Amino acid sequence: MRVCVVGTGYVGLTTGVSLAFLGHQVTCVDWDQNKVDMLAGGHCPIYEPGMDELLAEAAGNLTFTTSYAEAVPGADVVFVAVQTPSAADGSPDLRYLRAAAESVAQSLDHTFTVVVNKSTVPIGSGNWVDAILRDSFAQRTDRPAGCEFAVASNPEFLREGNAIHDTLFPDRIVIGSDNPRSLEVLNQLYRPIINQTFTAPSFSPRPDDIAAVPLVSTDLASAELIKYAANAFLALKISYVNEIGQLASKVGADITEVARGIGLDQRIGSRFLQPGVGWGGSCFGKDTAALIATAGEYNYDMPIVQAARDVNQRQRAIAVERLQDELRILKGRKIGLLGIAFKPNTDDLRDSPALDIAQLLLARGARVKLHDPVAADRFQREHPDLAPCLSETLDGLFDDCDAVVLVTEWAQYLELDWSKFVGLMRTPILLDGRHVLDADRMARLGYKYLAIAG
Ligand SMILES: NC(=O)c1ccc[n+]([C@@H]2O[C@H](COP(=O)([O-])OP(=O)(O)OC[C@H]3O[C@@H](n4cnc5c(N)ncnc54)[C@H](O)[C@@H]3O)[C@@H](O)[C@H]2O)c1
Ligand SMILES: O=c1ccn([C@@H]2O[C@H](COP(=O)(O)OP(=O)(O)O[C@H]3O[C@H](CO)[C@@H](O)[C@H](O)[C@H]3O)[C@@H](O)[C@H]2O)c(=O)[nH]1
Repeated sequence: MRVCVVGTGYVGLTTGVSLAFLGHQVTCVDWDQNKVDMLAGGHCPIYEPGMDELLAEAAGNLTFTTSYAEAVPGADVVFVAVQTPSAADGSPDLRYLRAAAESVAQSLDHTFTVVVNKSTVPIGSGNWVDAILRDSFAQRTDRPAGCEFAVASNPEFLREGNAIHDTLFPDRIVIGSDNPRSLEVLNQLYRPIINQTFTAPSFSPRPDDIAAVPLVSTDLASAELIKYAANAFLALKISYVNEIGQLASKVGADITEVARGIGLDQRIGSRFLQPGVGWGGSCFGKDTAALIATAGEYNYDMPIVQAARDVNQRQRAIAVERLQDELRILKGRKIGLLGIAFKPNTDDLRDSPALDIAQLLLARGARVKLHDPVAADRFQREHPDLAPCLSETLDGLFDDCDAVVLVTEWAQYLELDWSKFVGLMRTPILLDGRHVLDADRMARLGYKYLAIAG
């Protein structure tokens, strides 16, 4: 099939490259000339493991452009994968989606095109995009005869750092439309994934991947709500383990044992029960806020989702409290933060706990140093206010430090020669913000090991 993808960020790029790899003819359009130039030259503008290899494998079916007139005509499917960041009141800012829909409408010319919202968009956005498309199309003086289109929703569930795996081997595919023909087109498009009929030399299924991927084919509003409901559930699962973790500290229980003990109940499941400084990233914060904002439009409260957000924010403050309890005075102390990205294997800094923790420490008069193996350049570009706190080297971070906090569990940090750095510190306090280090080993190496929870 012929596919156009609007937006070459984490989602759009992964979608475009994966569909091209599966044999579809894909054109990706982005209004950012720099990104398009990089991608056209075979270089990936984001850090996403495996993306360079898949870009190379899919190159024959894939083009990049800034021109909708090159990308949209003839497409059977147009995916819209632009950003939908939070506005000040928590509701999603849909200006990028509106701009994309207006531009798509200017170039539609096919007998039947499905315009698919892949961005995470509030319930009702399908209808809204449909109205924008129809209005913009109606204003064209060059309207092609026989051109038809319909809107569908196809929410994306990929995790950054695992984007390609999650796209080729998803737990499910959700498509929603009030137009049956659109659902049929998307069903066809995704056949190779649903039936797992492709071979990908660079990517193999993992033991718990499923051989036939379930397809949830539903109405527009349900598909849109599935996305928010899934993210809110994952966010509250993490906040729940973090809330129990604080109680574990008080009663003298071990949260790692508690999480294992509850996760083995198959009704609960062991994933997303890793305690620590909590969730960050571009999705959980934004999407829980959007869900609450949508509910507000119906005069409905969502106290569970709100509590998940509050607990998550509190975890960041708890990291600082743990340091203050130990050091007594934070003013003038040098604190090193290991990891700036919101999780390992990505360079994404959006809503990263490290940024909040750094700001909280600075506000209490501490001197802060941050290190990241991948996101350092991006950190300097996107956070010039904090840029002087960057430490290019681990020696520079540990040197004369009063405490170090593991904020992001990069493999490089887990495999660190910790014995080498302990001697550089003024006081060897190590706060494990992700509950991933071996407490006994760290104590043997001379660290005073602290965890976020008991
Ligand atoms: N990042 C994730 O892990 C993830 C996962 C699932 C869903 N989502 C959702 O997918 C959407 C995209 O997220 P992302 O992280 O890929 O965003 P992103 O910011 O990485 O990428 C968006 C891209 O769209 C381009 N763009 C914006 N408006 C445009 C327009 N009118 N015309 C052409 N290009 C335009 C931008 O230049 C940018 O390259 C969001 O709604 C997000 O909530 C993200
Ligand atoms: O047990 C856990 C699991 C995760 N996290 C943190 O939670 C955040 C989110 O992690 P993850 O879900 O792996 O990353 P994202 O790339 O943000 O992916 C989420 O958000 C995407 C955007 O909507 C969805 O597509 C994915 O399904 C959903 O997992 C990160 O800060 C993690 O450190 C924990 O603290 N404990």
